[in-house]
Amino acid sequence: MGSETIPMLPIIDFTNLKSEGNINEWEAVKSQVHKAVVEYGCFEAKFDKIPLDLCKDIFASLQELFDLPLQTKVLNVSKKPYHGYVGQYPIVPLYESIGIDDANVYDKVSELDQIIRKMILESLGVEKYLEEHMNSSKYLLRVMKYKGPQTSETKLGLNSHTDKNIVTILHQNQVEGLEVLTKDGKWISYKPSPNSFVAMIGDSLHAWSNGRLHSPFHRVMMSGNEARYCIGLFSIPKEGYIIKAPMEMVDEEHPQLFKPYDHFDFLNYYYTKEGQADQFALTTFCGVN
Ligand SMILES: O=C(O)CCC(=O)C(=O)O
Ligand SMILES: [Fe+2]
Repeated sequence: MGSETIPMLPIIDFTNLKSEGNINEWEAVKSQVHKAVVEYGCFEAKFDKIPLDLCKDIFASLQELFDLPLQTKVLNVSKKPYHGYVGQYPIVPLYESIGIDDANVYDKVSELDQIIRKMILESLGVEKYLEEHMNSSKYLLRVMKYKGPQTSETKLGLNSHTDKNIVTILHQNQVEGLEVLTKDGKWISYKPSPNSFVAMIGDSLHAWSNGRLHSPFHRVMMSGNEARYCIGLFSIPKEGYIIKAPMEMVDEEHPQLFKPYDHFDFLNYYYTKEGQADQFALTTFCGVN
């Protein structure tokens, strides 16, 4: 019997990154980020700038929010898909989420998003596009609840998908459930801790990097009685911005994978019946063949 190692997400420590003044630390963390987003498209970030008491308060308020009557929660509507209340889906009955558009997001979480994206662009050698990249994006904050299935079986909390946005940062309570698929087809279970965040590459950064960065499939599997609460900060391309891999990302070894596209046009396809059933929706929508 061989001792199979349990696959784990890379863990990257951002807590010693006091300022960019410390070049060595910045470079060291940057190279770990690069390796992680190329290999896994995802990593666990240790980040201690958010006081633990605040997190506790936030999760307590989330519980109150989701405890509101359904007819109150559905009042949070939005014309954009996935920006309002989402829930009561027969295939994922444990799942509910509420989107908060243009959220006045907690500065420290968006700071983490910006550090990660700056490191990514630098490590790809395309930092000259940093301003354009940052200015062409906005944030969506989405809060999620997954009920415990209350049985001994494990149940699907959220079906396997890739994120469609730029970078997703997730923070959750102590209840496990998130799983990320490796390139060689193994599911990694994420073990949460109070000062850990999950950072994940979405399809639009996969496309912008011309496939150099991986956008991983992930899902939520629930067991037990306790509810899982999760907060996601999604950086998203602005409407009207055309996502196109810079010329530095395209060469003989890396032929262009996707035609230039608008993220919201893509979402219009993704949220059709065909799009929802399509594991490789971006390739179908704008892949170069
Ligand atoms: O609840 C989670 O940890 C994952 C949520 C997720 O994948 C999503 O909202 O796109
Ligand atoms: Fe996701």
